[in-house]
Amino acid sequence: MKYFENISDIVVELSEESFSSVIVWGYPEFVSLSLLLALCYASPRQERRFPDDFLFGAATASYQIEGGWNADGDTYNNYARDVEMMRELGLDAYRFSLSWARILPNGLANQINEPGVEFYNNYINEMLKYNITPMITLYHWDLPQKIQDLGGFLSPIFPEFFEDYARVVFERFGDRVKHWITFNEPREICYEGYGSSTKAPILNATDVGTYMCAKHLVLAHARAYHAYDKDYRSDQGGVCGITISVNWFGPLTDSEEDNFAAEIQRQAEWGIYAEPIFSEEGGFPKEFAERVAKNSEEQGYPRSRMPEFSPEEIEFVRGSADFFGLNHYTAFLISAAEHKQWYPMPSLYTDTDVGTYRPPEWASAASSWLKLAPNSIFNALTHLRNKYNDPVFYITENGWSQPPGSGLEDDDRITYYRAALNSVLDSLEAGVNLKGYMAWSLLDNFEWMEGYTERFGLYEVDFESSEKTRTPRKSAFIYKEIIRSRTIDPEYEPPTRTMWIDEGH
Ligand SMILES: C[C@H]1O[C@@H](Oc2ccc([N+](=O)[O-])cc2)[C@H](O)[C@@H](O)[C@H]1O
Repeated sequence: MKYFENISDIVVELSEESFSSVIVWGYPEFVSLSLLLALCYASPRQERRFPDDFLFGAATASYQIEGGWNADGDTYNNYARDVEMMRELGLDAYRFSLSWARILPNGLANQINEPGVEFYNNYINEMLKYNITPMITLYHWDLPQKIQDLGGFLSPIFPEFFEDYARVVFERFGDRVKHWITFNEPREICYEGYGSSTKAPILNATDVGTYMCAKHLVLAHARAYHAYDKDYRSDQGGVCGITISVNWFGPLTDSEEDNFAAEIQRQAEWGIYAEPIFSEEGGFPKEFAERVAKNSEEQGYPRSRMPEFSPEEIEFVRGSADFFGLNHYTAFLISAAEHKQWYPMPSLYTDTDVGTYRPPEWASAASSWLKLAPNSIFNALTHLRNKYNDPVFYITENGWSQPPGSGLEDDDRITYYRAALNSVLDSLEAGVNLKGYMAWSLLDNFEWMEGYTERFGLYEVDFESSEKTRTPRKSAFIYKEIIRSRTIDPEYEPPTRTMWIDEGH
């Protein structure tokens, strides 16, 4: 038995749990309230639902799934089966990337590879035939060799090359494709490619490489965005954004020092890409830029290792996105003094100079960096919403890895997806303008430096078989049911492991 002094307390209690009896003392509303309570008690607790127009999808990237690098080769030969899998799952949307070099073999827009264009046309048309919304990433880490030879992301001319490529793509596919993402994960392109040497082009320039790349990448994004806005949007009616990897970085303790350390880490990890585009002021994030400038001076550099944007560049980049795409996987707790690691000096992480920590109770995936952190999607999204004035968001990647040979009973992955999607529901209930969620990944694929040793697929791929056979894991059945019902039933068990295509898809 529970006693309440205020009616508002009862409303709060009602929204939080169903309960068997309430007694209100001294209120004339007692009779109507009793009726309301009887109704609530008679019906089961209101389920939390995803909106009907929320886009549920899955994501992949060209280099990780296509094969056929020298052909006119894998998904390249199997795209109809991949679309069939999207239909089996009942996906609303599918995020995939284009191979720049398959469309422009030497990277420049003077020579178009028509069979490559035709492949993507067929792929897009097959999705549209079944009402699956294509969401296309222009660049997901596969740079044409010639563009790299010309300096890659360190060249100030890079933004022009990227705009030329983007125009070809808008021209050829924009009549049917309405969701464009310029770049996948600037941090991984710039820090891992030009800082830590853990991704192509493995260029060791730890002191300045990341920051130079960041500036050129952001300018290239803005050029593509403005090209779309000015010359294609009125006819094609689509939207253009960017996908930034946003893990959550919260303070290890409530101290002012740890809170400031977490803010510096957020600015270094994703602020240097998000702030120029989404903030009101534009340019690189102030506190981190000041820190890099101070460190540079102390290290004897004649100017800051982080370049500046001119006032014209700031204006050009500011506001250049219709939505904020975020790839979200995990979280880290940040300390001003504890848990510090060694990094080459000078580099982005000697500039942040913070410690990172994850409690041992956070479950671990096959990927060393991936742990299940509580409610990290909610933390990241509500923070970004407040910081950047309520933009439209899409979660463009989120998923869990297992080692090869783990089989089809992927209960860890199911736990991860249910936790993530509950955090999505928390975010929606808090009013975050989140329009969709793309699971990473539709199928097992080539995981960059880790090759085939980490498996992220809702579908298992038998890489030994000549057909590269795809088989749905248990998580595929769970995801299918979430999409169908628009709810998360923590008890749901698929009655069979036979995949089927629902009528109308
Ligand atoms: C598994 C997918 O990972 C994406 O990239 C990263 C890289 C680093 C982190 N991190 O938290 O440190 C998260 C995701 C990538 O976009 C995709 O292609 C997959 O490889």
